[in-house]
Amino acid sequence: MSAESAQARRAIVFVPFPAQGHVTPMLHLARALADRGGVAATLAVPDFVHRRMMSQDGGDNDNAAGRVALVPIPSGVPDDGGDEPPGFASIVHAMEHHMPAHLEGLLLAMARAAGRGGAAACLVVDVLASWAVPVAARCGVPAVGFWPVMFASYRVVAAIPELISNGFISGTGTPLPPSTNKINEADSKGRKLGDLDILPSKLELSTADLPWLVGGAASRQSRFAFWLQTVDRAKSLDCILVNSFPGEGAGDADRPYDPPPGQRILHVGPLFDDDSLGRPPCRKSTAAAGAAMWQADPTCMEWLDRQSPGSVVYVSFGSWVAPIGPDKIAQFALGLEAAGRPFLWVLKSHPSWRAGLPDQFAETIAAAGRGKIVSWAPQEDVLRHGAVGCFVTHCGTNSALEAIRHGVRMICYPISGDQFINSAYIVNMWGAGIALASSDRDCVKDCIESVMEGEEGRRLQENVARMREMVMLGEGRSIAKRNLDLFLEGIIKSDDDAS
Ligand SMILES: O=c1ccn([C@@H]2O[C@H](COP(=O)(O)OP(=O)(O)O[C@H]3O[C@H](CO)[C@@H](O)[C@H](O)[C@H]3O)[C@@H](O)[C@H]2O)c(=O)[nH]1
Repeated sequence: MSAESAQARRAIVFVPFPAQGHVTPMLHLARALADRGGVAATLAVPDFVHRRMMSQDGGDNDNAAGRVALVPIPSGVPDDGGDEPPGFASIVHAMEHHMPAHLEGLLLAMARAAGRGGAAACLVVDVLASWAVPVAARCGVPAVGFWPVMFASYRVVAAIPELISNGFISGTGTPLPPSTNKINEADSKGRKLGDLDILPSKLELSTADLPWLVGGAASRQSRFAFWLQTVDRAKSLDCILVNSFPGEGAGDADRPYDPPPGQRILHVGPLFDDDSLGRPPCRKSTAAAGAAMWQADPTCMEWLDRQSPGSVVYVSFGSWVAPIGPDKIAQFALGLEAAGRPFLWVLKSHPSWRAGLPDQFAETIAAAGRGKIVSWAPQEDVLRHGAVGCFVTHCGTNSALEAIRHGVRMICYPISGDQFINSAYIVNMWGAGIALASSDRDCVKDCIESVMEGEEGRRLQENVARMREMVMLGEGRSIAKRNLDLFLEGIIKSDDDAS
């Protein structure tokens, strides 16, 4: 049997964490593998994600996932399909208590169909959806991890035991003050992670930037417990595919990572919906390529067409952060207006997001042709448009990588989770953006001015171009391609061994 026809029998099921920033890269991975080796790829998503994806694509399953079958897993999570996605707590509850039996049902049904070539050869599990790892074990299906964000974040959560034993955090994840009396400026923000040699000290990250420090004490503790469980389950994985590139641009400053014995870390990113991994481009624009959970405003592109090259400030805080509050929104609005440049601002239409906007702000700036506020934009199309001059971003991984892909310099305003780590890479390691120290009107205005004009702006533009070259065109691509091949070869071998 030829390698091609042998590969055609391999069914791989992909299980993402149910949030936009996770479903998108997992779908890109599924497509990359489906197109490469004739793999039969199935994306198993909770029912509420399935409904959202289908409703953005006219209900055509083939179109929705584009060469990847999309299967709904009952979740029991109520969802009105509106601006606000279901919250973290209800998602975690569904993942631990509701979805496992249904995924097990799917895998067993596939095994029963094995005679027709349907048994799953592998389950690719988002490491944050680690609930699926024991399901795979129960069904006798090999599980492989997928880490959708910067590997640096993985290193931080994998180092939780080290952070505890060195007195950086308590047993419940709370940052601890230094044991000496030498309180310096960095210590007042938290202890420096660089001191533990977890990440390069050039990043200037501290314990205040740890990814589970989201919301109040109860939320922080439950997120920390979630991470502990995640890290524990990840230990059993033989292989983790990482949606990032080796070294993450840290060069010599990057300390090599020692995985647990027997575990392989394969960098396969950044994954995009294009042909840069040797596959045909999706027939639709990326905005409609099937992963979106919200309808993109169709008027963004024609508005951009009317703007001068490089003049527009694009602002978006992604899909998975809480409203930043009326005071900050008010200041942002004033700062954007004061900067005197056209801006396109993605701001969910839910009142909790827009509270704080000055009266008639959206209408006034639109009428004057100075700006546009939409609740969801076709972001990749926006970033590749020549009118965009900079991106004010919350530093979600996908947004950061998309900005690099399209060569757009950034103004970094991290809000929660891994975004502080991403921001540190963008600003301190890659020099592809600057940090917005606060949302105050003058700070926003000054930052936009320094990025859009003068020496600083030119420096950022050059650095983004250098990163783009390295990540999108250089050695990073060939490593990603090679690692995808290695991964597929491993699946084929273990499937052959098992049969
Ligand atoms: O108007 C918009 C806004 C966003 N996007 C897309 O939505 C995705 C957003 O992803 P990301 O930038 O990663 O932000 P979040 O959705 O907020 O992502 C969550 O998940 C990411 C992956 O785990 C983390 O890095 C982030 O911190 C976390 O907030 C990107 O592909 C964008 O292109 C649109 O298409 N239109």
